[in-house]
Amino acid sequence: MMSNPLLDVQGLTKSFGGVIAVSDVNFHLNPGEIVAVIGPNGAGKTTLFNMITGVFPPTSGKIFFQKEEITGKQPFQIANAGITRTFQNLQIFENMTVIENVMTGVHCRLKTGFLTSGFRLPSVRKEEKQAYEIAMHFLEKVGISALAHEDSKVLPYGNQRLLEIARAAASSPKLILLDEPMAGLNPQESAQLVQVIRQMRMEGMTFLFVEHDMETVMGISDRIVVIDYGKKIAEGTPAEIYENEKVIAAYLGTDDEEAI
Ligand SMILES: Nc1ncnc2c1ncn2[C@@H]1O[C@H](COP(=O)(O)OP(=O)(O)OP(=O)(O)O)[C@@H](O)[C@H]1O
Repeated sequence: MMSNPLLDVQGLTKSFGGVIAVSDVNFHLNPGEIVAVIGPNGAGKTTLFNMITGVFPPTSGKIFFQKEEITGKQPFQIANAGITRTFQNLQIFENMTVIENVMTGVHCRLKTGFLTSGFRLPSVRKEEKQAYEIAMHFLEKVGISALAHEDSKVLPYGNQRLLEIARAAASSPKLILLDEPMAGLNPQESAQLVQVIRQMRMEGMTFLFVEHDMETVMGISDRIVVIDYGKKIAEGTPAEIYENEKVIAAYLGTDDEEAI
């Protein structure tokens, strides 16, 4: 292991009553890496994400982010520490325009709170302008700045996904977790999203993502962590995982249509 991982997950376990959804999982992320978590349906991938982002605490195990323990912290504390995520089901604010959605992400990192912003002080107006510019910058990055003033609910699905990623990136995180980012996208939209992720990584972002689309996983990941029945069964480069017998058996052993 590198001496200073960005994220370090140690012995992570979660049981729901009798079901052990995640069992003694260890892995780490180095700064600037793109790492995929794969596994058959129900393997425990979303549960892993939920523990890392504080949706619920692990039953046992520890999570360190930039050497600081974040195990069991609340979602807002984890977001403040620099981890943000997108969801399997899009979670955009439909009653807002595209740029307003991204500005909510920017506000997470600017100083002014909602209370002070109610007074419309000059400093607040300045900050609003700054937030607008930052939001526009991220919309440009994902390629949908021309739609900035559209109602977000009228955007095609693929653009809504790009919007969600722009909003996540606008909060200036150090790590973005993407839960099935390619789900529902056509090949052209997937290719655009892959480009966006690569570009953001070149600018220093780190990504952990869950994905069923193996072409994307193999094409974009530096490393892959494979989970089956809650346990990590393999970890390695795409080439190593592609040939790993345990992985092949895990996928062939299911009736998952999306198997490799
Ligand atoms: N809140 C919960 N209460 C009870 N059981 C749960 C809960 N969340 C997940 N599980 C169970 O934990 C196991 C792992 O589920 P999880 O959603 O993490 O899998 P997954 O790998 O993300 O699956 P998919 O690829 O289908 O999204 C499953 O057996 C699931 O039924």
